[in-house]
Amino acid sequence: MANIAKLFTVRANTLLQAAARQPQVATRFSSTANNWEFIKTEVTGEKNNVAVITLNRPKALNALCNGLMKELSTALKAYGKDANISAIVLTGSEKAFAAGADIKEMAPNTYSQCIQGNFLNDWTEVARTQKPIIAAVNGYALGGGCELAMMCDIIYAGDKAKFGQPEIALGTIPGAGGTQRLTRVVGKSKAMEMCLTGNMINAQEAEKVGLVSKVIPADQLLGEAVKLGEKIGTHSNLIVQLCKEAVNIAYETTLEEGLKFERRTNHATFSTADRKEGMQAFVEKRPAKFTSE
Ligand SMILES: CCCCCCC/C=C/C(=O)SCCNC(=O)CCNC(=O)[C@H](O)C(C)(C)COP(=O)(O)OP(=O)(O)OC[C@H]1O[C@@H](n2cnc3c(N)ncnc32)[C@H](O)[C@@H]1OP(=O)(O)O
Repeated sequence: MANIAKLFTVRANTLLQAAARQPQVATRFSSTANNWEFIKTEVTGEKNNVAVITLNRPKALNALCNGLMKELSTALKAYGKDANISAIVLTGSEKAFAAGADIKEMAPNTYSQCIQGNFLNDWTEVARTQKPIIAAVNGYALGGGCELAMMCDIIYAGDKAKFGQPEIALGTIPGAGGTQRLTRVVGKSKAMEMCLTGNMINAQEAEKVGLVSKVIPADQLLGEAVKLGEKIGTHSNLIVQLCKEAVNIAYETTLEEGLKFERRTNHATFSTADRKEGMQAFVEKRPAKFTSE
């Protein structure tokens, strides 16, 4: 166990050093500056520190095709490196966050193509992003759409949102977390019910079972998600990144190891200027000025 604690300390310190090395100015993406085909991007918020990525394939209810997933990964990587961005909001249209993987595109796939091409392996950039990602879900979040939302850190739902894993009706099973992340979040019985029947649950039920953290009138959803991003952005980007990693570890390890990781990461924050500044600002009764150092 001592070795695990040591490993965690090294990982936390490496993370701190890597974050400190991030460039202060990186490419900024806006909806007009880029020639996206399947998404839109913009930077918003009072401090211009919240990125909004909108899935934009309305005719197919934002079905996730290869082209869309490539653009999404590119935008996420760019915002991930942009030191001015504190949080990312991922959203869709009023009718659909995403109605799943593109059935028409994947229908011809064969078993050997899936195995040899490692189908879906490149589709998980959302889960690898170190910055907080908020899913703002209106309308359908089905199959890969529900899985995409679950890869985000926080899900806000519009009051007409619907979540489901309907793959079973297509003769397949979820492939990007529908049997795993969903089960960890809502428990075995509800996950089994959703995956084995393909039935959808509405926003209110999704909140009740802990899949979403808040239900908001559809027309206010994006604004509230951006506000949440702005609130997160008032804190140190560096410490937010560490905190996100610590929460995520809870899904991947035992309680004992998770608690050790948390303790060591907490200790690591004491080597940062932002921890010093945060506590000093409290003592001096003034707002903290974080520098992510
Ligand atoms: C982030 C990682 C993701 C990894 C993915 C891992 C594996 C995932 C597998 C899947 O997701 S399988 C797909 C699961 N989803 C579904 O089964 C839902 C399919 N869609 C529907 O059931 C319905 O469209 C709806 C959502 C209930 C809406 O019904 P409505 O009658 O309102 O609209 P439609 O006329 O059906 O649709 C409009 C238009 O959109 C096309 N479309 C909808 N969903 C998809 C889809 N998943 N793939 C491709 N195209 C889709 C639909 O075909 C219509 O277009 P046209 O045919 O009229 O051109």
